[in-house]
Amino acid sequence: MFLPSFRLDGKRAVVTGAGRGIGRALAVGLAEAGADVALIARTREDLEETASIIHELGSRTLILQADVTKRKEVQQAVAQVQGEWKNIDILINNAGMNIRSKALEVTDEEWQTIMDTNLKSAFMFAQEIGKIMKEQPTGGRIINISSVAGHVALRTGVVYASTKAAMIQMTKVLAMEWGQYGINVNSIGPWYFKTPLTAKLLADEDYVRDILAVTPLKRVGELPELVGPVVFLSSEAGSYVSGQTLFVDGGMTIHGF
Ligand SMILES: NC(=O)C1=CN([C@@H]2O[C@H](COP(=O)(O)OP(=O)(O)OC[C@H]3O[C@@H](n4cnc5c(N)ncnc54)[C@H](OP(=O)(O)O)[C@@H]3O)[C@@H](O)[C@H]2O)C=CC1
Ligand SMILES: C[C@H](O)[C@@H]1OC(=O)[C@H](O)[C@@H]1O
Repeated sequence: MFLPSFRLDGKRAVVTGAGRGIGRALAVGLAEAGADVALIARTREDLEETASIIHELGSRTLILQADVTKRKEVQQAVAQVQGEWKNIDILINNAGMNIRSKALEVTDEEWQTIMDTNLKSAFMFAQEIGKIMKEQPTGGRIINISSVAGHVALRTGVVYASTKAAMIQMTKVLAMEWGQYGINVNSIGPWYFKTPLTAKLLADEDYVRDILAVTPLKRVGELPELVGPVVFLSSEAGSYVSGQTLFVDGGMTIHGF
């Protein structure tokens, strides 16, 4: 038998930024694969909507309204999940945001907000949940949602790109340090997917024409096309992959000329 399982039955996952967009898609997709999912964001109504979709699939959820930039709230959320579920098998560091200022206009506040939301939050969750996974005989899986912006230059902001590049490097170092505990750490690097974060940009025909000009598959991604790679990296099928970044980008990052 050579085909490993892609199922996640009996697994407990934590997804940050699960209230909408990519985080909601990933949370629902993990549940479709059999996982129970703890949902984290600041907007309770969004989380409740994600939870109701997951309940229809027969999976359980925990709703944790938290600001991922605050260590205390990260600790409280993780403690609540551990208290309810004991094991945490999968962490998806998805929460993120962008302020698309040109480099000369970036303010200290913008820098801090983007850095804290995209990078520091992922590290804090990795630390708090890595401590738990380290003690589990089954270790765990950590998946950081980076971006093509962490690998190639984009016009969507230097600070955002810096956070996404840092996530890719953080992935490698955590994979190196925590492999001995059976913890796989990987990243996903999406190109454009239609979400509240990108909806305005993707409504601009000229902008979409520019995107497709550098995208070999000549289209933006559909959210299920991100769920597949994440379920793969979370499941038995991905058990020997660690420290890697999988660009889910329609081929964009190979672009040369
Ligand atoms: N969409 C795209 O094309 C791409 C997206 N990405 C990355 O994917 C991830 C998700 O993006 P996307 O779904 O488009 O974004 P959205 O803005 O649609 O969703 C972001 C999610 O993160 C949550 N979030 C933001 N700030 C905080 C905070 N301080 N504390 C807790 N939760 C927070 C939001 O909930 P709330 O506001 O209620 O807290 C929301 O649930 C991001 O890391 C982004 O960089 C990468 C490449 C492309
Ligand atoms: C592809 C990028 O991650 C994405 O594109 C945007 O406009 C967002 O602000 C992100 O930078």
